[in-house]
Amino acid sequence: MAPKPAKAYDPAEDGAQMRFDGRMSYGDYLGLDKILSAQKPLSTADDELLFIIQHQTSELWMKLALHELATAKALIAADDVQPAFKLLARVARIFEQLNSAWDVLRTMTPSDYTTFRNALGQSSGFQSFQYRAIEYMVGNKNAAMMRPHEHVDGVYSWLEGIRQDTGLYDEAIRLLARNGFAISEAVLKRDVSAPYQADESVRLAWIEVYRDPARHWSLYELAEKLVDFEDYFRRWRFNHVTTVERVIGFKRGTGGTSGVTYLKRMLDVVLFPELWAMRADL
Ligand code: HEM
Ligand SMILES: N[C@@H](CC(=O)c1ccccc1NC=O)C(=O)O
Repeated sequence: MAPKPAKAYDPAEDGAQMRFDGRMSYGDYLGLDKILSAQKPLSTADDELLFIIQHQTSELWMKLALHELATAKALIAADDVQPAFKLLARVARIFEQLNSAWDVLRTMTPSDYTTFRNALGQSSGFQSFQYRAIEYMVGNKNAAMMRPHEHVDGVYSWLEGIRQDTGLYDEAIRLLARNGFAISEAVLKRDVSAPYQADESVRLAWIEVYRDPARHWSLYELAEKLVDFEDYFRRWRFNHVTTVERVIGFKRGTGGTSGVTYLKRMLDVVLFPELWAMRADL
């Protein structure tokens, strides 16, 4: 005689909630109806869904990075550095996550991409306002990058507010000054909406910190968190330009820039110049 089929496991017998009429469910809490209906491919190309989801997930992680960076900056300004370290470590890990995500996109070949690239029109990552907000918040200030956002009122004023505010590095330098380091007035009173210029007094302060970590442990830890962040951010830029070269070569970008040539130029950006320069003096 054939054995009786085993009874399928029913999680309800373990007390699992199976009915959600009138109560908040997983999908309600996470707004999945909105998130999962926001993928609208413009072509029939198989790879367009990958392209859309790759960008949408990146934007979600960038949203979290901005949230944590803003809090970290405020904590440093309030001399509450320990909780800021935790957040800066998290932001570096977010970038590590974004860096790994390139491996998924890299499975898209030039042949795949050309099947839907035309559908993208003139849209481009160059117009990512969250990406620009991260750049501004960590100190890469460039007013010219505001222009693609002029046509969106709410976004423009939000981004302009971040551009006009102190960057993460400005706050670190002010912290050095509050801890008794002789930081030049020119740096402390600088126009924070302008690109940061490396300064000798800041370099000397970091040298002092690194020569005696035990005495300046919090500042030393902050410096290493900043370098760690910039390290991961550089890797993101490098992964991006390499993927772009692999997929479109030296074609002009849909956003109108020279493409790979423009992106390679961005690899030269240094966010925390003295923190890199002073390593040669230790
Ligand atoms: C096959 C995939 C991709 C290609 C071919 C590509 C291509 C490009 C190109 C050519 C530019 C220069 C601006 C332009 O003229 O369009 C650019 C900029 C940009 N892309 Fe991508 N991209 C890709 C994937 C991504 C992904 C996954 C993201 C993640 C959000 C992203 C975010 C950005 C950002 C933020 C910029 C502005 C960079 C800056 O101004 O420094 N891109 N991309
Ligand atoms: N700039 C890309 C297009 C592109 O990658 C893109 C287009 C729309 C939305 C996001 C994009 N990703 C990053 O730039 C290109 O020139 O092919």
